[in-house]
Amino acid sequence: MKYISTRGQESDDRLSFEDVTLAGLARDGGLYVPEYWPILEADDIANLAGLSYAEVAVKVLYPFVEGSLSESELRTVAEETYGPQFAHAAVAPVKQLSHNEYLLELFHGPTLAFKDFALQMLGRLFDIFTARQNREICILGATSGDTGSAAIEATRGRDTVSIFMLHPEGRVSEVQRRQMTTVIEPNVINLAVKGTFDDCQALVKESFNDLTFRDNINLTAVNSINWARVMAQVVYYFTTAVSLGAPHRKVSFVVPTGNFGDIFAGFVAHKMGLPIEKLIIATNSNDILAKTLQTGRYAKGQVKPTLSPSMDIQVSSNFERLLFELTGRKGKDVAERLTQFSDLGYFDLEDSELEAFRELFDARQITDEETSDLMKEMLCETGELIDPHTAVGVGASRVCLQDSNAPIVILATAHPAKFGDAVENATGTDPELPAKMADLMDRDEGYGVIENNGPALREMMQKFRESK
Ligand SMILES: Cc1ncc(COP(=O)(O)O)c(C=O)c1O
Ligand SMILES: N[C@@H](CCOP(=O)(O)O)C(=O)O
Repeated sequence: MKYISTRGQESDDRLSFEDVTLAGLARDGGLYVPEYWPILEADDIANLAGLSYAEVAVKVLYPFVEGSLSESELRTVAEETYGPQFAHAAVAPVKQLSHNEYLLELFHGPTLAFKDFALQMLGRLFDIFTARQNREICILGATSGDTGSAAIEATRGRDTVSIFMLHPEGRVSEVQRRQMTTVIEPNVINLAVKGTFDDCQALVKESFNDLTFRDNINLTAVNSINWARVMAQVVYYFTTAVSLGAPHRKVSFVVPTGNFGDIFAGFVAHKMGLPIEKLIIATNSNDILAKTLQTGRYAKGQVKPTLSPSMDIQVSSNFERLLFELTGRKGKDVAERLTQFSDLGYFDLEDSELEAFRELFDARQITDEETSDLMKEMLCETGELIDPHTAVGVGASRVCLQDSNAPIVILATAHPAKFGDAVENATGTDPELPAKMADLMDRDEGYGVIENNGPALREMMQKFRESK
């Protein structure tokens, strides 16, 4: 498989999976996507039934890595990735809530959020590719809380990897912050930025677009701008749909959404042949995506702090990958719209693009008040203690899919204990952290606080690199 940029202007285009995994962001500022979408026929999908999670990962992911990993190398990676560090034997268990409503529990990994599914794999891929190329890499990541801890957990203590992780100061939960800042390792640098997640993400993109800097330090990405992140998340759409009757029955997924990475993975599953009825974008009041679906205008708003802080995002970076598809894969059109977005703060979808967007997707914004009510209702009605992001999914599901005949799967993206205050305030129940993290609040923390200043950040990273 070869990869191309969504902006279509990459000079050394058609890179391998290994190249794009190490590169992160395309050099023209775009995001990497596969040259074509591999298809799994109905029989191939039916044959996934009864396989282990790791084996489904091999079947679904091999077409994307072919040429960079052999099938047996991928199998080793998948078996190691989805091993005992996932605390549930099914890895991604599906729990029935009512006759056609299900929760897909994606929080049994080491850092208690869905990010572990991809980052546990990405850490292993970095090990293989850096060893093969005898190369050291420097990661720069932005997090609204969950990517950071999952990426740090996957790369801590490595000699060939340094990781700089930016989080918005005071805008992640205490558990999320501590999961990152209590990892005291020479290769891990946590930085709290005076700003929002969007500011952190802009610092990352700006650093990638400084090509000299990027080449000097072998910069790479752990955010979902890195194709490998999105790719790994495709697998659980297959395991879940097959367990509910695919390919003979369509399934709808409701995805709590911020950067549009997780739901784009659902779109990829659909492109690969998985029969999906609807993909529902569930957002908090940072609702750029719900508004785009409603009006056709993708327009930047102010980031508002909410009870679901990991989705406090107004520039949804993977929407660029969908835009590429909606334009009929016209990189020049994508580049023009993204340039307009950075100049004017908005771009418009054409009527035919909006129609295509609405065909598979629907969207709903859920307020904080509704989020709290839903956490309480879910506990009373089903006995499930859910986190605020999952509650946003439940809310969107109830509005968008009221009359659905297809099974509805809500992605439970994080463990409630990551957002203990919000959950306790809503339900009166304080969710417990798993035993391995019981002392998290007593561990020593280490992190710096920095201004939202790209050149200063790059200078700091460069100095760190030279001091190694
Ligand atoms: C708990 C949680 N739910 C949902 C999301 C949204 O996922 P995405 O950014 O892939 O849309 C995130 C972070 O992005 C998250 O951490
Ligand atoms: N919600 C994310 C934000 C970063 O998203 P990513 O999927 O692009 O890494 C987080 O928790 O950090």
